[in-house]
Amino acid sequence: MVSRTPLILLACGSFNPITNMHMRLFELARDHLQKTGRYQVIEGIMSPVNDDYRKKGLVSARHRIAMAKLALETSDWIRVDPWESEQETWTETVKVLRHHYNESLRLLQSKKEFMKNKWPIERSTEDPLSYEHSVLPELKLLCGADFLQTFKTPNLWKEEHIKEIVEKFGLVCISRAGSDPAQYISESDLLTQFQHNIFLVKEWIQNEISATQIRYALCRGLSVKYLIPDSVISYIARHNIYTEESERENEGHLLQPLKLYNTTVNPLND
Ligand SMILES: Nc1ncnc2c1ncn2[C@@H]1O[C@H](COP(=O)(O)OP(=O)(O)OP(=O)(O)O)[C@@H](O)[C@H]1O
Ligand SMILES: NC(=O)c1ccc[n+]([C@@H]2O[C@H](COP(=O)(O)O)[C@@H](O)[C@H]2O)c1
Ligand SMILES: [Zn+2]
Repeated sequence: MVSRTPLILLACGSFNPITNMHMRLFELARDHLQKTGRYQVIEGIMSPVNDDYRKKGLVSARHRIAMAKLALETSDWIRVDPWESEQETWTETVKVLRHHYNESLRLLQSKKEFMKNKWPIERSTEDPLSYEHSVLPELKLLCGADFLQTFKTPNLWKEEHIKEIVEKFGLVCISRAGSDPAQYISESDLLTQFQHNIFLVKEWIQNEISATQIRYALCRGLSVKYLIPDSVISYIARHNIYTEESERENEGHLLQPLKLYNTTVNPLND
């Protein structure tokens, strides 16, 4: 039997606030990848963006992380990771991928050490307890089709970063109304070159929840029940998070990548 490659899915975004659809992205992606017979999805990681990203209406990462943690309490395979939000400044997505990939290798190594110490006798490669010859995990970026579309926005992404994402890691892209990822890929030489590493997943039930629409509804006092988890609704009410004032956060500011890449001297290396 051919062994499946362990796969970790990483979703980067604002999650302002987390919605049921953000969690559905992971479920849809896992079903799709497992069905290929090539992968064993072992973990899902949600990485809320740093406050320094400067998106309009972005509330503090402290709240966005707390809400995501509450929402994911019922998942046994998806977790929130605060690393990106705890950095001094906004981190380019490829660097977030590199960080989590290195972390997964470190974890695998320490598991190997642990097994070696516990069972020092030589184990055969067939042995499920043998970590010695275990397959290296892969890490793929999970996103919605609108995210893929942002690759063509001038000064938002570095070409070499897009290349590293699709060549080294891979993308899992969930359909979203208003975006046509297949056409978008066919229009890009780079994405076409690496399309074997881009998995397009069709959502089988239309679920057009948008975090922006959730925030607008909350500001207008409308119900968002059954669109985001009850625990998140209670958290938002308790901390009075989304208000007309919070919507004005970062108003008039340029998104951090646009600001950084727009200068003639690029302050970010790699
Ligand atoms: N309804 C949806 N269908 C497919 N992908 C989605 C959907 N909602 C969010 N995503 C994806 O989730 C990731 C995080 O998105 P984000 O935090 O921007 O949420 P959002 O609902 O798009 O919020 P906003 O409306 O503020 O842009 C992105 O990759 C985005 O494409
Ligand atoms: N150059 C880059 O690495 C780059 C550019 C724009 C957005 N992003 C990321 O994409 C995500 C976009 O999130 P939103 O869809 O909520 O704006 C964020 O995680 C952000 O950090 C990365
Ligand atoms: Zn979005």
